[in-house]
Amino acid sequence: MNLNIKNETGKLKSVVLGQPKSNGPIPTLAESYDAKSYNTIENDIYPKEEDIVFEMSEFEKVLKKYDVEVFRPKIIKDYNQVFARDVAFVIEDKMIISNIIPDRADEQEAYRHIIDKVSWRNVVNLPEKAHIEGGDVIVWDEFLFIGTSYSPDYRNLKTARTNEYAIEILKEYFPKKRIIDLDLKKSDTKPYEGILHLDCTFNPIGEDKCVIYKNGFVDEDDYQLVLDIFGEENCFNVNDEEMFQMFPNVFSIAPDVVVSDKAFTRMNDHFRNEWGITVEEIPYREISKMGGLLRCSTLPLVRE
Ligand SMILES: NC(=[NH2+])NCCC[C@H](N)C(=O)O
Repeated sequence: MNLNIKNETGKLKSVVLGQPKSNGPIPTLAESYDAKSYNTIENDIYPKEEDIVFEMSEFEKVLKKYDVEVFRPKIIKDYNQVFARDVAFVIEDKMIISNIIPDRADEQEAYRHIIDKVSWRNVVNLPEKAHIEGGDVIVWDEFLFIGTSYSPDYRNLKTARTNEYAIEILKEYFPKKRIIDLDLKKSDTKPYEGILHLDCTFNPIGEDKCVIYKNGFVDEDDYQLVLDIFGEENCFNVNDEEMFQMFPNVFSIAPDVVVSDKAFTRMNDHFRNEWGITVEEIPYREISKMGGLLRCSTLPLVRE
């Protein structure tokens, strides 16, 4: 397979969609590794397997409708495999194998049959101390946006998944890209006070637009930089509650087609009426309770 990912919105040809089956028992608070799941467990509203199976099958239907080739990871018994995004990621023709949080490390083996389709020359393994997950990596033509945490508490935070060392290595692999590192607020237990991955606070849409949540960034300058790159009029700002609902984490199938949650009325209307985008609405409320949404559920392999 010839990988090709130059941006977030080019016409999608092939993708990996995560796997909702055999999701395992409800995690304990101590077992949770993101603030949204922590909150869901605490409030006794962790999703049921049948509901997340239904939501992902709705997502798959939309992908098939647009003739996208869909790969799935093999099922690991009692293991959460919904969020394909973080396990590996594609930049241009390279597949970078993430050094994911240890709690999720077993997920990678389930992708072996997919990774094996890529020539070994294009598969990049990183040194052990370079931490990175695909949710923190946003490819946007000459730009590579990377979410990270420069918090002195990095080592103790389960929600800090990408470090400076990994960013330095990506600079060497992609010397022509303008790498923009963005310091994200972190909290392992309070979903309104931290951002798990960059794609929970910022996501490009269409040819030149984006969705963004200002308070996700430690430095207002980082937010301002993104605004300068896209142009203020091209940025759809979401509020605290909308960030919590995961508005930024929608998924583009083409520059003019976005898959979104049907609950995101204010944003979906804006996409349609102001930006002329077709919005494929699906139910995804239950999956949102586990700390990710539509972008997180996918790992794009080829875009036109
Ligand atoms: N790209 C993303 N935002 N992925 C969301 C992953 C959520 C998952 N519960 C985790 O903590 O790893």
